[in-house]
Amino acid sequence: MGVFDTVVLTAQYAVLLLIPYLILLGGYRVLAHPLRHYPGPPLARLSDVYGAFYAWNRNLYLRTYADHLNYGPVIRQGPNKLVFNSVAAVHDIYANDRVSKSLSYVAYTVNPGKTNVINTVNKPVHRVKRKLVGAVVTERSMRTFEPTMTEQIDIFIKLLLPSPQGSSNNVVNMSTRCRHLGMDIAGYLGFGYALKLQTDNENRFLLPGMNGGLWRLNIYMQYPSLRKLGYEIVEIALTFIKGKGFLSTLTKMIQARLAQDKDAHHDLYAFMADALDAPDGDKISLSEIWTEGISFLPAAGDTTSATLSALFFYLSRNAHCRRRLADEIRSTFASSDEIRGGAQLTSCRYLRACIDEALRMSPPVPGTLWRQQLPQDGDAPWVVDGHVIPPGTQVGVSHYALHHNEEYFPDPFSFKPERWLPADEVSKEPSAANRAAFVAFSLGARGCAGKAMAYLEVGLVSAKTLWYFDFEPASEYGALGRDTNEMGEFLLHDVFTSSHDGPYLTFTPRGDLWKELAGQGQ
Ligand code: HEM
Repeated sequence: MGVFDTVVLTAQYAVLLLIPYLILLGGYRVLAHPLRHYPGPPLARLSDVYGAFYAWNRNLYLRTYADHLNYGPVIRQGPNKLVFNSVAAVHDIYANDRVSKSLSYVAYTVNPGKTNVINTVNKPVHRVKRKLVGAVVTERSMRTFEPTMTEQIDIFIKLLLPSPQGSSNNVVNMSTRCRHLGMDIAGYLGFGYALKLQTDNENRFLLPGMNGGLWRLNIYMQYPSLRKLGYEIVEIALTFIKGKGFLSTLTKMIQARLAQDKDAHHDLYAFMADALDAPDGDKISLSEIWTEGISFLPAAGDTTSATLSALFFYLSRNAHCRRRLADEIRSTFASSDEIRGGAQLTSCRYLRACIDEALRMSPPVPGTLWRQQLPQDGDAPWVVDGHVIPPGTQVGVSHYALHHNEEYFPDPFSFKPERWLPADEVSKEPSAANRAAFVAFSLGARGCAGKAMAYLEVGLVSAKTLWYFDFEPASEYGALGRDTNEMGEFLLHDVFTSSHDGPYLTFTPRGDLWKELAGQGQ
């Protein structure tokens, strides 16, 4: 028998064995599995292909919202996956020391041998990484970094000035502008590196590259077995050879930084460099700094730009909110120079309410963050909102679905910043029920490390924009443009974080204030 015949025969036997195996496995998952009584889409009960398919389509979060409407507050969204839609579940899952990130995060790594602060499952290893990365985004560190951030924001504002020629060139795609700004700031904070996406074409290729990588990793996260196909190795090798990928740019950034003194910049590298020579236990390697950079740039750049784009979208569609916010900014500050981090900015309560409402409707991390009880978490039963979770089950709450749960947020598809303001003058805080159901930054030991930075950046950009400009939707894109989902919200494409397009806006300078901008260099 020739080689070809042997291969064909082996394949035939493999298929013959595979078919009964799949039938048995499917039968077990539907009829005998511990989660068999939970409702959910039929395909999801059989296979993680369900989650992978919608992750491929970048709309898994919208599917999860629809699944809750169809099947109720607790759904089986994979053979071993449950999604909850309640505040009680948020508490039991994310504010719980006896739970870990699920093993699906292992698939959320460029190189499974090297993990970073976001995808590390092991708790002691995570604590070391969180201490290092967390140090660069504390409020104190932000005060030192703020002048660099402000320089980039001033460039952003100046670029909004309409060109003297008029014409449709003056229609601004805010997603593009906000992503350039977000990544420029992240480049400086990560590695003191001037990516210059706002003003220069040279490095802009890295945005689609980064987005494609996040999309692929998100699919693997829903269906880790897909990763075993090893397709990404070929792609990573090709981008390195072409020298134009996100990863090769990251390498260039780190090499440039290594050539400088450790304290040349106030950046992530400066905080991590000491750990290169630290005693065992706290010591890290250079490749770990590289691995940290892979997640740091999108974590810091992509999320803030999604928030800003969504905020501009909702303000452009809600003229009364835009006017009220403009009044607040223009009456709080006496000049643009006064717009900086601190008590005055924090006193802008309507600004904070608008930001939180944009984050509620369009959370930049819109999907379900999977958690799991691992052997090292102990063997006491894990109870989530009254349900005892069988070992091996991945559990989570979908940010988007919870933020649109009418029990917590009545009229969830309407932009209502007022829901974040105190109900009366005596109470200074918005309703506790709203706060408890607000999970845009997640919570607990694995909650967002960069929350203070996010509010500072988004607050400064929106306040400065409204200081200098009035804006409205560009008429040719209509009130419901290509940036809108079927519920009339800003459309996010879920890649774990999110990609987006629009809103398309036109800007009118306020009085003569723009002359200050025209005088500034870039
Ligand atoms: C509005 C903007 C932002 C949102 C909505 C957001 C949201 C989140 C969420 C939901 C997580 C949890 C991810 C998970 O459990 O897998 C997270 C983690 C994280 N975020 Fe943010 N983020 C934002 C901005 C930032 C910024 C500006 C930074 C700055 C570097 C940052 C750094 C991180 C880090 C380091 C983690 C990992 C925390 C850990 O596991 O210890 N984020 N973020």
